Amino acid sequence: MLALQGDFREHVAVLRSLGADVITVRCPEEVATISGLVIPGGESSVMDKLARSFGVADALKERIAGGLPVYGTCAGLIMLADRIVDGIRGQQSFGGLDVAVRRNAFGAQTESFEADLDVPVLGEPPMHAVFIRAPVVAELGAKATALATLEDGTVVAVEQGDLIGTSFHPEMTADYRFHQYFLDKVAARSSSL
Ligand SMILES: NC(=O)CC[C@H](N)C(=O)O
Repeated sequence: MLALQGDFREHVAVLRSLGADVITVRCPEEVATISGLVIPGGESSVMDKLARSFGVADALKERIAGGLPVYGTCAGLIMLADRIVDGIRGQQSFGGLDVAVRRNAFGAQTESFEADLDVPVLGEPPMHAVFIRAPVVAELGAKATALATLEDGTVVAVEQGDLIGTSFHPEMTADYRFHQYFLDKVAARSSSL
């Protein structure tokens, strides 16, 4: 669990409730020991600055490029995107997902909303999704696949191999199917190594 900033405590609780062995990651030595990573929601520009100053950004870029399974929610999706539209000056991401994301795509905090999403890989029922100053996938590159869209077609969940990103916050509802989907990827990859 990347624990530089944001709502990482909530994710840790969810992952532990699903039986995962979780550590918090703040330094390169910890990055070396993990078999999967969740990047929480928060503020991506701050997470980026902290990741670079704590020296974990390069270590994470290398692990992600090497196939580490990662699940990013909200600001975490921004950190996983290869391209950021409307980032603050000089804002960087770890990259990995062949997408461009637009930050704060729905406007200010007051424009936060909830929606029920069909997510075919998770089956029924639809996922109740909470969007808080959420980003969206503005461009889906050829290597990435959409997992869920809003009614107007806006992509809000995406997958590329063992990388998953969602614009919304499943750790804030009682529906942990995305976390389980991620843990299944971690288990499958660990057993294939
Ligand atoms: N809830 C969130 O993670 C919001 C993301 C935030 N707006 C950002 O740009 O990083």
